[in-house]
Amino acid sequence: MTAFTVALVLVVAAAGLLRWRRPAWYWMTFGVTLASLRVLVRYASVMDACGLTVPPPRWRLALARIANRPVPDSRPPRILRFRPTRTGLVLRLGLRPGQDAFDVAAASDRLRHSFSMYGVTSREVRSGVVEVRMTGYDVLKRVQMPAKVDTRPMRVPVALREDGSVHYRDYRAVPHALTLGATESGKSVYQRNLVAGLAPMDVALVGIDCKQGVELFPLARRFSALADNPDTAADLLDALVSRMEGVYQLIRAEQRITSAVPDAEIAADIWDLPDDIRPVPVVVLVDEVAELALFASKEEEKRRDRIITALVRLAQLGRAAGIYLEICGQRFGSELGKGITMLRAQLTARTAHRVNDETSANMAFGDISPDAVLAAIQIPAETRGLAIAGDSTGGWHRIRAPHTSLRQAVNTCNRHADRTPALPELAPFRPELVSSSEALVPLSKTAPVTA
Ligand SMILES: Nc1ncnc2c1ncn2[C@@H]1O[C@H](COP(=O)(O)OP(=O)(O)OP(=O)(O)O)[C@@H](O)[C@H]1O
Repeated sequence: MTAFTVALVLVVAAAGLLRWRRPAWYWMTFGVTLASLRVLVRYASVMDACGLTVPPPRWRLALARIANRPVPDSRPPRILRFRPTRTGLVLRLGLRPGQDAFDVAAASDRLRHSFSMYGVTSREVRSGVVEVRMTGYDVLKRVQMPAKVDTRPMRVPVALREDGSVHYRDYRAVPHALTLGATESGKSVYQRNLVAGLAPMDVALVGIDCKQGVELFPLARRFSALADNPDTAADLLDALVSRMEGVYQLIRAEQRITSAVPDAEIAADIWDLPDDIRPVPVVVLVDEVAELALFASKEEEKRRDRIITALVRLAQLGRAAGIYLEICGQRFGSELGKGITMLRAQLTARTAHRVNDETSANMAFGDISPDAVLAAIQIPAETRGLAIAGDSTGGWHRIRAPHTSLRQAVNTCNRHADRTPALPELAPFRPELVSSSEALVPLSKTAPVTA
């Protein structure tokens, strides 16, 4: 190593020590080593200062008294695991008798200051064990997904959480989702990430894009069915309900065979069926859902009722048939008419981008977590794409999807176009692909698209 390299290394390390700037590159080069040392050296004293120690047991005090030794120190939680990561540190702590996970959660802000970290969060792993995640810099400022993510069928790594972990959209664990946000808050980018994540998987994508198709039609090569207006959407949703009924018949037929065999698994959903007969799962993406629920005439009101009834049926029964809903909109409350709150109750995964008022935040989290409502209102307007993701357990996280441009999403969809399954029930809605010279044809029921 030359003298120049040594000098450069020392200057950069000193810059970090003096806290001039601590961006991602600094963290990955020096920050992680310095922070690890800092946490290990200061651990006992910081835990004591943050009120996370317990007095020594009586037998140790008695022993010290008998042996005429100094009184033993209070004990911090045991470090069970210490893991430096790409964005910070992860500690597994074994709690001492009398401590609980809430104590650590309540002290997280004090720990953050004491260890000079950007963020500290904690969660209970199991009884007596707490995981503390520390981040060295603002990981949501410029989102970089880790190169290695835990890939499983129907589980999409869609965003990064503020604690540096990956936020997955797991369709098998949480089948249906609602994504809300004001205009220009980042809903479409989030949805684009979902489509790009689903594209390489064995899944059929169905899109209803009431913004005249501007968001989803460019991705048409990877979509098995698309609708760009409420009339087509109503027919498409009816076709999906028929498909769902067909899949239920298939599951029942399979149950008749296996129920006679004493120890065999009995199919309860498509994932219990043998691979060769399992129908392909379907993800239905609806952009700007309010457009489907608005009406101006009697005719449109009938169409609206048909659409909402089909959506409610899919939300209630679709999971076992492998049909998952991903609904996106600016607002989604009772003001949109009957059936909406019933539908919302079935959409377990909730994501709220920046909203303009508390009522909109309440539409996402009012029925599950008041803290999440507050966090959603506090999202700054300038940080587009920042969102609060929660579920019906009341747990929530601050997340941000990587900035995927429409071009990048189109390229991903085109690359995986050969994976687009042809679903016979949805054949009339399959987008027609035409060359760019023929593209200026008005959008119709089977709209031509280009990408
Ligand atoms: N995760 C992100 N990271 C960085 N920038 C983002 C992110 N998400 C959105 N943006 C920026 O915000 C702009 C608006 O995003 P997007 O089009 O997704 O908003 P929207 O909520 O769908 O708006 P509308 O409802 O008006 O269509 C994008 O052009 C992009 O530049």
